[in-house]
Amino acid sequence: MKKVTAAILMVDGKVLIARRKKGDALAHKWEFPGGKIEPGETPEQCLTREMMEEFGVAVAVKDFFCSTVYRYQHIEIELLAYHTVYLSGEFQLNAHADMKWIPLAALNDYDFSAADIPIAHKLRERLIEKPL
Ligand SMILES: Nc1nc2c([nH]c(=O)n2[C@H]2C[C@H](O)[C@@H](COP(=O)(O)OP(=O)(O)OP(=O)(O)O)O2)c(=O)[nH]1
Ligand SMILES: [Mg+2]
Repeated sequence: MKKVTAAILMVDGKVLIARRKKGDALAHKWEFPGGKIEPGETPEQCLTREMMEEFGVAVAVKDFFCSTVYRYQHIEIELLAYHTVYLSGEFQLNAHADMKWIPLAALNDYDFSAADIPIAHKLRERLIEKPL
């Protein structure tokens, strides 16, 4: 099983989501950005590397949020989601077709990769517990 990291990055009450490119595995699906953990890497190191590679931004990785396991046709993954904090850099789209900052209430409106759906639900629940 491949371990994959995903960033929950919030700025001004909105969360970052990114759309996978045409031709990629899970093309056109929305996701919390990140990627596969490489040998010898911690999840935190992986996530800071991926955010720099994919968007050209520096983030600090904070608390673990939750994980999901999902078996696709092409790969079985454990997706590890972490809260992250934006530090610096201008966002550029190096690896995705699109990116968006969305309110938590809008998480239901996007077609996420299957492994992300429980994570998106859990994030949205926070809204019910703590309305903005
Ligand atoms: N980054 C990321 N990948 C996800 C999410 N949900 C999900 O099912 N995946 C799947 C898609 C891929 O099959 C797998 C690995 O993600 P990835 O394609 O971003 O990996 P990577 O950045 O290391 O890219 P590559 O070197 O494999 O091209 O995890 C998610 O929220 N974020
Ligand atoms: Mg990636």
